[in-house]
Amino acid sequence: MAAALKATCFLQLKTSYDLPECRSSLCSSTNKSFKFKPTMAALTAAPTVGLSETFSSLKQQGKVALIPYITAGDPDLSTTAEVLKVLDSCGSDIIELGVPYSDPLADGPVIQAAATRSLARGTNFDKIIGMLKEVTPQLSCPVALFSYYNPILKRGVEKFMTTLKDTGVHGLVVPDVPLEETEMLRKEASKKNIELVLLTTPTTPTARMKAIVEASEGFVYLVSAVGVTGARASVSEKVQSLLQEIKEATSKPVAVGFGISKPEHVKQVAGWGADGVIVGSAIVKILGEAKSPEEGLKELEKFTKSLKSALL
Ligand SMILES: O=P(O)(O)OC[C@@H](O)[C@@H](O)c1c[nH]c2ccccc12
Repeated sequence: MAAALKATCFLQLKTSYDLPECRSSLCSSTNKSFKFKPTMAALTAAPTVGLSETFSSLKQQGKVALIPYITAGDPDLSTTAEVLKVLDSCGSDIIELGVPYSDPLADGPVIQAAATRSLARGTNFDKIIGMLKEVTPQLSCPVALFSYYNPILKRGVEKFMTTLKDTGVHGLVVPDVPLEETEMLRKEASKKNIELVLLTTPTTPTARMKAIVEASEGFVYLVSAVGVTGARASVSEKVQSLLQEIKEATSKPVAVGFGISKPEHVKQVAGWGADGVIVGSAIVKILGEAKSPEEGLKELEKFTKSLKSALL
């Protein structure tokens, strides 16, 4: 098992100069973890594929996507850069990277606090993009940026999408965009090959759910519980029937999020037929409570491996 896990956790950087595959395990099967500093050549990893392609390749392997969420800039942007690499090398299939926002209505206390800390440190969209330009070429999994709607409108939708494209971001999740405005957003996003992921909830009327899954790209985000984000003691059994209902309405992959915070939750939701499992608050909490960035990275490595092994 450890060997399988180690294999899963290898960060394989394909170079473009016929160098032998550069393998590093930031997520070693031992407890020690070390910072791998690839050579510049090794940094030119093969370009990552998008969200849909990621899901179809996982489906062919009979695998379920592990999708962590983190808040950019918490505790700081250089640690976020390391966190992205650790999550990637520990087997994450897509990473949701949240842009901290002053009014995160859909977020529970853990992610709200992370956004507050990050903003207090001076994190802003341009700094996040600067960090991502360095890091995305080193990742083997795609990044989906997570932003509330207002900052996108303020920057200008077309400019925002162009920036994402130039930064190597593949997906976008905007939890508070009204369905009526997604058409324009999706049009601008698809011009730049950015997949716009839409969310459906346990209280979304069937007709509206069908419109959402029809419009969603990359995958459909099924919010597992009413209310805001945050770890829950258990995942509602209702998710099983919700998944069935959505899968009758679309062949698109469906990933479940909200409240999932333990390997047993991950196993349960995957067993119900989810194509992906999203874990946010539990990860953000680990990073927020760590006494140092190094400690946070070590705890994150252990936790991510435990989630990944629940999917193997
Ligand atoms: O934190 P949780 O309960 O694990 O849920 C995932 C969630 O954090 C992430 O997908 C997310 C962060 N902010 C959001 C706002 C709305 C919907 C989803 C989100």
